[in-house]
Amino acid sequence: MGSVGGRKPHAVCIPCPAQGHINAMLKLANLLHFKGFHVTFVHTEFSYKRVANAAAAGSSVIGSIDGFRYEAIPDGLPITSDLNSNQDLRSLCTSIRNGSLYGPFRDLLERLNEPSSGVPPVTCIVSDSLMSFTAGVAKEFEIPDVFFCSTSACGFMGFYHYKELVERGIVPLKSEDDLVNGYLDSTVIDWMPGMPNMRLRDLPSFIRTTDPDEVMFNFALNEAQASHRATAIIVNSFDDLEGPVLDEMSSTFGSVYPIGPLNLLCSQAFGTMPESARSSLWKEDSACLDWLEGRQANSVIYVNFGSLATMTGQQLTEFAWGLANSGHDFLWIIRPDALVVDESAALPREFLVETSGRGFLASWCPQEDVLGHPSIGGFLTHCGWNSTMEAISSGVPMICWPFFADQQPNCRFLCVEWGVGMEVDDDVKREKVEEMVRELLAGEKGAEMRRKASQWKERAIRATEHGGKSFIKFEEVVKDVLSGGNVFY
Ligand SMILES: O=c1ccn([C@@H]2O[C@H](COP(=O)(O)OP(=O)(O)O[C@H]3O[C@H](CO)[C@@H](O)[C@H](O)[C@H]3O)[C@@H](O)[C@H]2O)c(=O)[nH]1
Repeated sequence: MGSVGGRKPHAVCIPCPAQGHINAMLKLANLLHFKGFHVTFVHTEFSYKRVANAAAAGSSVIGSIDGFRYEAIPDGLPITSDLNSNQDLRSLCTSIRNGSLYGPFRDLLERLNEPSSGVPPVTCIVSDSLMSFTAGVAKEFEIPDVFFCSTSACGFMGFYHYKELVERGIVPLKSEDDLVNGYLDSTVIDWMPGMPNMRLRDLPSFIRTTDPDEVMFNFALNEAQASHRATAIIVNSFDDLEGPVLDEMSSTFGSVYPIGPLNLLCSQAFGTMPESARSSLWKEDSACLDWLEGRQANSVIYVNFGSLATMTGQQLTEFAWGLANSGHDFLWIIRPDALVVDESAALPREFLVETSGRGFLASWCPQEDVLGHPSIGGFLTHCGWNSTMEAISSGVPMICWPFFADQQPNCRFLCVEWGVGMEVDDDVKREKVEEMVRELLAGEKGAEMRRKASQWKERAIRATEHGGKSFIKFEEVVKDVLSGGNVFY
């Protein structure tokens, strides 16, 4: 790779400090490094501390690689935060909206640009689309700021349409009753291009409020609109999967580059996923991979609700007995902190006895390896976008229990548009879980979903291999935008 005036281009990558956002941005940063960029990867102090702890336990890498450095800036969060409660998430969003990160981020760029810093001057910013304040910093330094959308295109456009939903008087909801009286199901939105027949319940969940000042609702509304400030937008999705929504994104924002699935683009570029692209906030338990070795192909249901979803003890119990009664083997990841939000959280002893030998419980796992294991026949998921992309990349069909944010539209598209998902009600019942697990692993519908899932896997591979649409889009965004127009290609 060449250089600008004898110096490497220098990308500063800043994710939103949450697991799902850090993972995807780290893959993108590794790809840019692979392309010859000097990379500075910016954590907030909160996430840096956690990644460093997990790295000490062998679950992440944060050491120094030539031309790839980590930095941390203050995030304004109380030191006790663990970002696993909705309260912490609200504090973080408030802190971002208040501009607390602007000064520290600008100071960092100034420091990096000093001749004594030992690194090339910063030539571009790649920022999470939820960190739009970076556009102001980019303007000060007169460099491009490419936003990275770590959600689906349908999730992103769902947030973008919040503004019009407000203008049309559809949200905020008129009354709390609308949350339970069927209003969310019966209200169909037919004017969102590329997103046919969405019910209100399929839109990103922050509309489920009567309060026009609700923090997450306003944060999502404002950040989505602020994406107009981006020089270009990179999306972790691919054209075959979300073509019509991506077209709409392009006509709304101009330069949009779908380069997903990033996990595949990354592993194809490097031959395998490099250690430097792994970043867990929790310690991974790899023993589950050994356990999977002893199982038959497509025989295990994998259960994982990601890094932020929470549930009540009752919901946990319903899932537990649904899994137990299905009679199938399962690998269930129960996050140690705050997966369960009330006191009655412990799994019943009878459940543990009943499922002994056919259930494996762990607190965090190497998910991409798990999903790629031939024993996994299905995935009970919260529909976080990384999990969705990773499952599609491995051809694994899903049972969907969307929790919040973009997970609702992801679920809708998985179940209705892509044919690889079936949805569990919010009000989860053990009989339904049992029925769905049986159907997915042993029924006709499950077989049909598995067939479709393997077609999506093929398309995802084609998109990211040499000459594929996502591969080409990545080359284009590097050349035309991030390197300032052919400067060093
Ligand atoms: O035991 C585990 C569980 C998860 N993961 C990884 O953690 C990430 C989880 O990301 P995701 O599936 O997207 O879920 P969240 O952590 O909930 O992600 C947040 O960020 C996503 C990207 O913006 C959004 O789509 C979600 O709604 C939002 O909750 C994935 O890469 C997983 O491979 C592991 O490695 N081990």
